[in-house]
Amino acid sequence: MLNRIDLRGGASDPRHLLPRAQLDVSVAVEQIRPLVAAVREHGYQAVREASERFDGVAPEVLRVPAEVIAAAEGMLDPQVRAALLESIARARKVHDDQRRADHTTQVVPGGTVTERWVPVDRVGLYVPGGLAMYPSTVVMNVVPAQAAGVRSLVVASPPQRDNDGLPDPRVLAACALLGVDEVYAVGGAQAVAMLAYGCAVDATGSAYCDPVDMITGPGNIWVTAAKRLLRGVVGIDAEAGPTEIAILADDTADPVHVAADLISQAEHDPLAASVLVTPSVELADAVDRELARQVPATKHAERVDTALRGEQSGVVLVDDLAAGLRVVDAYAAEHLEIQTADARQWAMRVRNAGAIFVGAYSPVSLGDYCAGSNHVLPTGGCARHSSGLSVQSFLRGIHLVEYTEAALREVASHVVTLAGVEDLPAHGQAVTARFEATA
Ligand SMILES: NC(=O)c1ccc[n+]([C@@H]2O[C@H](COP(=O)([O-])OP(=O)(O)OC[C@H]3O[C@@H](n4cnc5c(N)ncnc54)[C@H](O)[C@@H]3O)[C@@H](O)[C@H]2O)c1
Ligand SMILES: N[C@H](CO)Cc1c[nH]c[nH+]1
Ligand SMILES: [Zn+2]
Repeated sequence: MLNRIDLRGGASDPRHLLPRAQLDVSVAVEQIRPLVAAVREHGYQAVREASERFDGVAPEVLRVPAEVIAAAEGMLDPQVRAALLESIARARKVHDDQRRADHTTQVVPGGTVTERWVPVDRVGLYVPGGLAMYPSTVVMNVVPAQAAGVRSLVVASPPQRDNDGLPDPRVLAACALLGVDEVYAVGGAQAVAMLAYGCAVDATGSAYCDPVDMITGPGNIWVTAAKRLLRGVVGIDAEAGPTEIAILADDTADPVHVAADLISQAEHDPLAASVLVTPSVELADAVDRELARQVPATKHAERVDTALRGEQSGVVLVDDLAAGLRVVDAYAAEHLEIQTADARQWAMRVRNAGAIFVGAYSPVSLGDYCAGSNHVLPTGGCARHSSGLSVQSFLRGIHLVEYTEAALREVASHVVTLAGVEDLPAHGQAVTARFEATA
């Protein structure tokens, strides 16, 4: 069922053999440019028009009232509540532990540089809500921001036709459990634009959503395009688009598990990518048989089938695991599972992946909900240069430079020399002026 790419014999460059889905974000950027400009110019009115057009529903009041958020929590199924609380507790444990401390380096006696980690002031967190609903993504956005100490947090999530134009009730309940009270029923590019530029008035004419300093969170191509377009107006995290899973496996892997894991991520989106990299033809055949058995039985069979048959998904046959490692490194998957003998040893050799899931009992869906790790991860090869969402994403390192008179005097001539080299003598003068005798 999966496309097969045979790299055995080591002939081809792995980078050209695993295309991503035909998602041209730069084309989408041009498509949403007028919408983003309209939101900037007309605010509320433009947001509503876009919601009506793309979501089929446009609530009059974009900000979800506090009592609606509280009621959503009140109506939460107890089992879902317990699962969300467990997810929050584990994520907090990991993220709180990862908060960086300020650090001072004494460069010379009397001269220090301190790196102060300062949280971003106001952050907009996008929670998707098109094909699936993501209360777990509320957790994954909010927990690191709170661990970083962000003072003002706002969540935006698409209005749902079947919930009177409000975001999904489980999304609202997750906000309540995390203490987030500023939530907007806005999705897509219009949400990103509204968060970036702010939105002056709503139907009642009252002051409304203040602009944020940074926007994080995953989304479809329109969300990604808007984030790319507005980078600079606001900070953004890595582009987190259609979900990807790559599995590096040998013949010790269980084909039932491998197939289930490939399906689990294909379920997100017809554009999701599911890739198996293996030196074992027997495993590849067995996984194909398993997919033929499991896919028709899965709830979102049509979506999964489209994703698995897409050119972005497939089995890559390699000579050995070392060659497989080169393939997965070139691919830089959002999620990489290692299902081999000595899985940890192979995992430690991986250079490029958003997150790595080691061994038979660490499936990606554990990380999606309850491992404690973050599930907002770089897609489309961005794992070559970017990390997933973390406490660090919400912190800025500000250098504090503190030199005494003696320490400055000691290095003054070097500053003057370098200023001269760059033909910027006033830079040198700003130092020497401090040591020249005044008349
Ligand atoms: N990488 C991660 O961490 C991560 C986590 C969760 C989900 N995801 C991915 O996020 C994506 C979520 O996508 P989704 O569609 O379900 O939800 P979404 O919220 O990202 O997109 C829905 C919005 O898209 C807008 N839209 C729809 N059609 C449009 C069009 N033609 N033009 C302009 N705007 C349009 C609508 O306004 C709607 O509100 C999936 O690809 C999923 O795999 C990634
Ligand atoms: N696998 C998705 C992208 O990392 C995250 C997610 C949320 N819910 C289920 N899965
Ligand atoms: Zn998932």
